[in-house]
Amino acid sequence: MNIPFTKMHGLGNSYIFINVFDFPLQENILADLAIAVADKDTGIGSDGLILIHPTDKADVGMRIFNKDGSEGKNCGNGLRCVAKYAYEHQLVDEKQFTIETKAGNVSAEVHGDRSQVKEVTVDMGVPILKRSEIPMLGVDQDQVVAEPFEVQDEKLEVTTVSMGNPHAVFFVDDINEAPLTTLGPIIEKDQRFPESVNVEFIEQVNDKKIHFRVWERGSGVTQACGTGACASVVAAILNGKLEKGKEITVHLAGGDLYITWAADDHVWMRGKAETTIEGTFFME
Ligand SMILES: N[C@@H](CCC[C@H](N)C(=O)O)C(=O)O
Repeated sequence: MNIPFTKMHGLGNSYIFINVFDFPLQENILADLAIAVADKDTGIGSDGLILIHPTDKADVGMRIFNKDGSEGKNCGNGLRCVAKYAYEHQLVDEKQFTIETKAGNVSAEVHGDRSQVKEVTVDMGVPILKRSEIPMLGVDQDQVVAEPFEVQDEKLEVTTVSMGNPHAVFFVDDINEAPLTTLGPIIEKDQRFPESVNVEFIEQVNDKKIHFRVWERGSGVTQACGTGACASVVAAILNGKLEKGKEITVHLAGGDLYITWAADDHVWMRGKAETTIEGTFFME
């Protein structure tokens, strides 16, 4: 099978995008296809696979598969890329439109013109804070904020936020010392998170900026995570470290994202989306 693809990234968080409007794919090959395209040696190399598909629930639909073939419900960097692709390829008429995800619909606005969208703003919706809806095991609570969390004899504090997908956020004094590759994979699979979890470490720089590193569920270390950046700003506000209603710069390994948790509880994300390769992937 010869599959046309576009490789795009948001701040180095890269995905192989397939336009399912033009090239329908069978459900039973999707997990294997994600693993195959993501492999840097035998495939293309990416953090996963994203399908841009027709839907009657929004202007365009997005499905995201991690590097290990598991399906995520949401992807912030993916949403900005889907918005760029949809507008540049005239899948939508207006600069503002809706995108369906497995976690619900979001609305996006592209900045630029048909020849090149450079930045995208997405209304990422209202974060989910209730413990059972993260989901996290234990006695249910409206919020899990700075809860003692012991792992591998390390005594940490966790704040959990779902942006349609689960995030466990930990504050560190120095981002360069964050236990990303040591504790990241262990926390991801910790039994307290029945659906596994994306793991974020953040260092507060000042009242307008945080440094951020992520170990993503199903993909490991990535350069950036849009939903993770949103979850981290919400977590920092819940911990009284940042103020609601102010735009926060989240400095990720791959660049900056601009996140606001607005007074109406919606989280707004603004940042770049870039196209790097178009080609054909050959799959037996
Ligand atoms: N990189 C993404 C999130 C991708 C899905 C995540 N790994 C999950 O399984 O929930 C982003 O930019 O948000």
